[in-house]
Formats: sequence, structure tokens, C-alpha cells
Amino acid sequence: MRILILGAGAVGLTVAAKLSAHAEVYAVCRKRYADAIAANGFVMTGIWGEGTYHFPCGESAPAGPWDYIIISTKSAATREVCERYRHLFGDAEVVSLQNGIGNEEVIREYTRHVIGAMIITGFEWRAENAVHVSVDGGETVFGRFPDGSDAAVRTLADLFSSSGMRSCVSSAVRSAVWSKALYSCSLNPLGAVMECPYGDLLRVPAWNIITEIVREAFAVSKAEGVELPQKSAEEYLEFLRNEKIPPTAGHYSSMYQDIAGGRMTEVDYINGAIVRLGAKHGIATPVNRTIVNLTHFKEELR
Ligand SMILES: NC(=O)C1=CN([C@@H]2O[C@H](COP(=O)(O)OP(=O)(O)OC[C@H]3O[C@@H](n4cnc5c(N)ncnc54)[C@H](O)[C@@H]3O)[C@@H](O)[C@H]2O)C=CC1
Ligand SMILES: CC(C)(CO)C(=O)C(=O)O
Repeated sequence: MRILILGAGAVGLTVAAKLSAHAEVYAVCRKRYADAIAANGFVMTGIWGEGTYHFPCGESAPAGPWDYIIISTKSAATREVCERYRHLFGDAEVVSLQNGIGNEEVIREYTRHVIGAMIITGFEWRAENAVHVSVDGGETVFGRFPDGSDAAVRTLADLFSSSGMRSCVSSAVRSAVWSKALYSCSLNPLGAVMECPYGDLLRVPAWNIITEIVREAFAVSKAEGVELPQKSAEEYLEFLRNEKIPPTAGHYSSMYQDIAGGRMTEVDYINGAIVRLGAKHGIATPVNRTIVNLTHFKEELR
């Protein structure tokens, strides 16, 4: 099996390392990462095990055909990556292994073979050739986008699982992507602006803000025709409080880490997507809009 990973950073390089024992993998990444990995290997620490991995990577992609092409850039780069590498897509299954709303819709403009995914594991840079896997909020979910499942989806989920990355198949992956987006809307920007781990967001003043974020986002998800497993915003909030925050309570959000590292966050593709889609449906989203502005303000202060 040949797998190409495009825009490999913390997530993509770690996944490449895990898959490399079970498949032929190539990771397209920045030159400084490729040079560091060529010199010293890729060093993984944390809950997925510790080790040094050697796999091919570089700034440009080798010729196809590829069985799977996994896109693991930040959402802002999805279209750019599709434009640059569309000549390699062919019959490959193109997988979005990203956070945010709208990535699969962009990829669908370039190929009919789109697999969506929802990943809720934490990856933190430690060096240009080193990533720490910090928390695990559940299995990675794969599905045919927007819904359905088939042999190609099952093969990919099985490959991830047999490579040591717990995964499953859902016939409603769009719903899984939205469920994670609601989680990210609630926790990531607030954790970044307040500089605290997720567990602190259970405090009453933060939870009051989260309640409004989720109510707005839930209304937008309904207007978009997304069927979440929870029937109401209140049910989603209970799920977030009781099932999703506890296993990741000590985690500092990736938006916190982006701001600390001087990078732009993905807030425009998370809370910002709720604001844009809310406007399309005539749903007011003042709290999500405020959170987007606060996060950009924080980005500018760094
Ligand atoms: N880090 C985490 O804990 C988690 C991240 N995610 C999601 O996974 C996705 C990737 O996140 P990370 O790996 O953390 O980000 P990252 O910033 O570490 O990696 C993204 C990589 O894409 C590369 N890139 C950007 N534009 C490119 C282009 N035009 N061509 C080629 N490469 C390009 C960058 O150089 C960077 O190395 C995001 O959507 C993120 O929200 C999801 C779950 C957890
Ligand atoms: C690490 C994780 C999965 C939170 O659990 C995340 O999505 C983030 O920080 O953006």
C-alpha cells in the first residue's frame, strides 16, 4: 500500500512514523523537518510509545500512483495543497486528517474520492524532528464524506489500528467532524485566550461562555442538516463536560500552542465557520464572533 502525506507537521509526521512499519509512506514536509529527520530520525514520545523512526520525506512529492493521500495541513492551506498536488490525486482516496469545517468540501472540488476523518489525539512539537503525543480523547473516526462507508474506508481504519492508532469507521463522518468542531469551538480559543488547560474551562464563568458558543453552533449545525448524536445543545454540553473534557483535562489547546509559537490559529475555520454559516441561515452568532475577534487580537499581540 502506498500512502502520501501532504503538509506533514505534528500530526502528519507522527502518523507517517506509525504507518511506516506497515505501508510504503512518503511525507511531504518543510525542508527543515526533512533535513532533521534525515540526520537523526523522527523521535516520538508520549502515549503512542517512544522511539526513533526513519521514513522518506521531503519538500516535493514523488510520482504516483498512490492508494491514499492524507492531507494534514492546517485548514488555511487545504486549497493551496489541492491546487499544488491535484495532478497526483488520480484514483487515490484523498483523506482530510484535520480539524475544522469545510476541508472535505474543498477537497471534493478536486476529486470524487474523499474520506473524512475526526482525530482527537494531542500532538505537540518538541523539536524539528520530534513530536510528543500528549492526550487521547477517543478513536480516530474515518468515513466516506459526507456519509457512508466502504472497503477503502475500512482498509484505512484497519491500517491505522494495526499500526497502533485506535480507529473506527462511521457511516456519518460529517457528523463526527461537526461534533469535533463543536468541541474545538468550545475549548480551543478560550483555552488560548485565557492561557489555561481544558479542565479549567469547567469553571462557571468559562462554562457560561461555552454554553452560549454551543447553543449558537448547535443551531447552525441543525440549519446545515448535520445530524449530531445529541438531540439538543444542552445534551451536547453534558457530553462535553462528562465524556470529552475529562480525558483531555490537562491539555493546552493547539490554538494556545499556535499563539505561543507565533503561528496563526485555525479559528476562522472553527468558530469562524459557525459565524459564516450562521449568517447564511440568518442565525445570530455574537458569542462565536466575539471569540474569533478575541483570538485574532491575541494572535496580533504576540
Ligand atoms: N496538533 C494536534 O494536537 C491536533 C491537530 N489536529 C489538526 O490537524 C491539522 C494539522 O495540525 P498540526 O499537524 O498540528 O499542524 P502543523 O502546523 O504542525 O503542521 C501543518 C504543516 O503543514 C505545512 N504546510 C502548510 N502549508 C503548506 C503547503 N502549502 N504545502 C505543504 N505543506 C504546508 C506546514 O509547514 C506545517 O508543517 C490541523 O487541522 C489541526 O487542527 C487535529 C487533532 C489534534
Ligand atoms: C489535542 C486535541 C485533540 C484536544 O484534545 C485538539 O484537537 C486540539 O488541541 O486542537
